[in-house]
Amino acid sequence: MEGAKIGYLGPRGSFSEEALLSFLQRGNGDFRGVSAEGFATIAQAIHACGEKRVDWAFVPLENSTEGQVSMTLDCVAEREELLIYEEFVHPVSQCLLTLRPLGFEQIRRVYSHPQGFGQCRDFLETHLSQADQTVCRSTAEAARIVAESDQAWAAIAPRRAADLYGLQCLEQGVQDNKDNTTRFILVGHCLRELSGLDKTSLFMRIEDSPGSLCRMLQEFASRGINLTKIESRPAKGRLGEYVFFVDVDGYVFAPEMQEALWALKKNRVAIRLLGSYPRQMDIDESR
Ligand SMILES: O=C(O)C(=O)C[C@]1(C(=O)O)C=C[C@@H](O)C=C1
Repeated sequence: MEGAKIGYLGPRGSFSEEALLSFLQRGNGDFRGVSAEGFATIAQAIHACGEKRVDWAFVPLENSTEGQVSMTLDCVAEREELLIYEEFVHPVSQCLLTLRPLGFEQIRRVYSHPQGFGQCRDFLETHLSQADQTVCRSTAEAARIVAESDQAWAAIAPRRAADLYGLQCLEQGVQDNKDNTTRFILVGHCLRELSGLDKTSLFMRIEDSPGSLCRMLQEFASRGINLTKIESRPAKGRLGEYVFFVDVDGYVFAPEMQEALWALKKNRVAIRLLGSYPRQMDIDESR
């Protein structure tokens, strides 16, 4: 992978960068010698990968408190040439950062990414209900804005952003759920080979008819294939039409998986493979 480039949501100091550095350090020998490029939005990072301006995109997919990152789901589904190659679960500790020491009651405005606000909802309601909230494209952008002003403003962002932008950390771990974690995915242009402990991610569009979702799930259940996630998103057509993001245990070319996928296709379910890759939980347990 020498010379390969990975796109992520920047600028430097974002959770995406923190998670990417940790992913690269964890002995993913495959990725030795790669460089990273920060993009202003998740969509830009994914489209840059689709257009081969970077080789990979490392993007957040879901958070244990706030749920799905819809920009990632939508863009990955849209770019048919991209496949998920790996997943990475990263702990997320949100911090309240300011330029100079302030009491909570002095803070007039808080900047963060929508995920940052969502993950700290109770903390903000309890301690900073007087402050306005301004949404930014990343928590690191929020930290940068606060660092460039002498107003009584704060950012909800990673500790690393305080060090990079010269901010004080008024309080660490301000997220409502102490076990707050975000699942990131690395997307690229190739299908991962079988590891033996795999999961498969699928994007599906089913008919709007009684029992169609139930029949779709039954094709997996009847073959002993474990469903680990199902997420719906609007189909972006008429109100009430949905598409589904489904994760199941097993590799895409396993015989029972192929049988299930053929049965679904016969039943007019439109399916796109989003990737087949090692399950991180199993990798962690086997270390
Ligand atoms: O804003 C950032 O720092 C990001 O990297 C984005 C993001 C996300 O979209 O989920 C990543 C991890 C955390 O859950 C909070 C924000």
